[in-house]
Amino acid sequence: MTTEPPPPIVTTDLTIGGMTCAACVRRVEKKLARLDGVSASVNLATGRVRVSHPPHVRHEELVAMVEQAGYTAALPKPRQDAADVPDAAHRQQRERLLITALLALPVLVLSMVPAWQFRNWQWLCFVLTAPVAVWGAWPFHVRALRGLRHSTATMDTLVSLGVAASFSWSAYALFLGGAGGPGMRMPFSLLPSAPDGVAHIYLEAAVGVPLFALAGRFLEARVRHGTGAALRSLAHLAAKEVSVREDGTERRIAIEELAAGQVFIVRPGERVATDGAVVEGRSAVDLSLVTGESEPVEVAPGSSVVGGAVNAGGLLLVRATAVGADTQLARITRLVTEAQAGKARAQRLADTVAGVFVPVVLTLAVTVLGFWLGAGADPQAAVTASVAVLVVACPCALGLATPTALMAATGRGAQLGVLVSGPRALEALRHIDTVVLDKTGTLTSGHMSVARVTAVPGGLGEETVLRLVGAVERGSEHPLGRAIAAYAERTLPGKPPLPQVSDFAATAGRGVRGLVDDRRVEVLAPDDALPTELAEALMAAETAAHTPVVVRVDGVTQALIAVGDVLRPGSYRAVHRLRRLGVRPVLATGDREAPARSVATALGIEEVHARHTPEEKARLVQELREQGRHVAAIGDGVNDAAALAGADLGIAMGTGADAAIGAADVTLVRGDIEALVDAVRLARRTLGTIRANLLWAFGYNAVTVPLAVVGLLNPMVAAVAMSASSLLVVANSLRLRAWQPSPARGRGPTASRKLP
Ligand SMILES: Nc1ncnc2c1ncn2[C@@H]1O[C@H](COP(=O)(O)OP(=O)(O)OP(=O)(O)O)[C@@H](O)[C@H]1O
Repeated sequence: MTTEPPPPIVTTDLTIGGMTCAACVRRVEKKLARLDGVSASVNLATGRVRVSHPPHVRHEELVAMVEQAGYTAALPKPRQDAADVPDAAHRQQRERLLITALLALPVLVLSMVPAWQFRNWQWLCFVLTAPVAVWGAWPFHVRALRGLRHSTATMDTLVSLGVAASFSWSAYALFLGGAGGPGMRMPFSLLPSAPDGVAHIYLEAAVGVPLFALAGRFLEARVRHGTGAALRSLAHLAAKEVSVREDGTERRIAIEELAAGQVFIVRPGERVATDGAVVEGRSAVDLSLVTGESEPVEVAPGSSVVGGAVNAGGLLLVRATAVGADTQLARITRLVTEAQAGKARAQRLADTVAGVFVPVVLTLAVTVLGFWLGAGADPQAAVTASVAVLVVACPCALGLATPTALMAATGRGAQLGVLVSGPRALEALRHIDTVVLDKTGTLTSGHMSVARVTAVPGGLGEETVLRLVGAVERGSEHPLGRAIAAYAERTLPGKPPLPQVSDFAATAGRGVRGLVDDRRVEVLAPDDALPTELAEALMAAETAAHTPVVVRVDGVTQALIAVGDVLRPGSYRAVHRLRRLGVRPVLATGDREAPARSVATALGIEEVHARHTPEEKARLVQELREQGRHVAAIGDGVNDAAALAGADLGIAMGTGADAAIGAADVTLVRGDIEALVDAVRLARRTLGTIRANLLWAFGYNAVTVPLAVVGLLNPMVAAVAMSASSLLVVANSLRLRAWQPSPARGRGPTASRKLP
């Protein structure tokens, strides 16, 4: 029997127009899911939907489905980031809000202060209210009608109905109910009341509801806009044109034409056009806009530079190593965008609740009206109660609770050099109680240097060995390899270039080998069978906490190289601060016991696992998880990728290998592990904010809806309460944008120190 392989699934992002609340989210998702094999996840905050679908489902079908649900849909424009709010729409929104506020304020004041109610004041209020109820609330009416055509009710339906009901009732009261008489005063109170025998006017509700709903929307857009600004500023860092040097002549070309391998020129003060390696010139480059690194970095031939960095000093010639979507800048931008497209579990809950909520509220409003009329109550009281229910129950706050907090937090994280891949990672980050730390390149700087080379007497000799080793290690991206290659290039007398290597192979966690000048060269961790001289050198290296590697040529051990490293500034503080947050540090390294212990002692880490292969590191993570711990693994190298992928949360050093970054949920852009402490604290704060927001939003409805049902809530008060609740939620989330990491970061008793 043969089984068909499952069809491949592709993802498409669409920008959706017209969504306003959690009920819309549910509607769009449900509609798309009706297509065979399609699932969708909407992010209200970014106004986008990510659709997973079989390749045969065309974009047009997806768009048509969304349009049937009453919204607009389009493929995102190239380079338009997820958080982009079109400026024109933003301006229009602000104008509508301002004019509505100008018209509404006198109405609100006159309605609430009976002492200022002059002769015929109610007619002035009516004239001011009419444009607000129609034009001010227009976006809500349009969306409510659109929903109605597809027999759906959203938050807009509630706002639109609330405005329409309070305005028409007021019109009735003024023209037919006796409220229009000259000199008529209306007392204002929390409870609905009116002078005997006169119908009450609710113009304050008719202006208050749209005013506050517009204000909520406007603020929400501001949050999006603010987070989008961080992304836009990254995008602006990308150069548009670049000067290339070909056959000794210089030519300016569009950045899109630049190919990897071409040499381009970076003049002082210019931005580096794309990632590359310096081939000529010395200078300092300023990376602060790309990675937040504040100190300029010295570069010389051989150094790598990142696109977007500013050349602060001399003229540089750079060979492009990556262009377009492969550059670090593009990767960072993508990470932030992705982060905002995901959706947290908490958000799904809110969506589900809101999807049920709106129909329930509508039914309730109608039932309340029917019940009060049926019970023989004054129509005035019946309408009041029904309008109050409609207005007070708008679940705006519920829809805003999670996305606003997540957006503010991911944006803030990006500013602090912590790229979180999505809300799921943010949630995991909050929970971690154990962190498995890699040594080389994570706790230590990874800028290793050769401390001593000991050659076997009677062997090939130090110089020959170094030439062979240097040649092989040039192919390695491992900090050990880079240190040894650099050392060989620097120290060999006469300096003929290092020979070529063939059959190069690197085994993560073990070492490298290759064929140089027809000799088989291996560089790897020392085993126990060493010639006496090397055994002594090994002991010396262990005492000095250096990392030893042995060199074998054609199977014969020829030398031992001791390589030293320094702790990263900040490692000590990071480990201690993590511990204070209740996170247990565990050191797992491929290196030997002595250097591992030395680092652990210097940092106060008790649990050390040395000589761990990449598989053993991954297994350790697995075991810790099986013990019920929430494990984060942090590393920089290819040898860490498995552990990172297997942990509850993988954290990569932004300065590390691509394999590590690819396997990670969180990237520390600056390669500063103190940023992890900030990230954990920010995540905990964010989830706290979300929880407070949801609690508030649910609690508020739980209290106010029953009050409105029994007729104890003035629609005006209901409007204020509903909007205040949204504003509170947005304001609470916005506080995350001002969140500060601990002020002493990066300082303290931890200048970079030599080991041990
Ligand atoms: N390019 C290389 N050249 C020489 N030896 C290497 C190389 N790569 C790995 N090794 C040997 O394998 C050992 C384990 O390497 P691995 O990358 O797993 O750990 P590490 O980098 O020393 O420490 P950590 O796990 O903390 O990053 C190293 O200590 C070294 O002895």
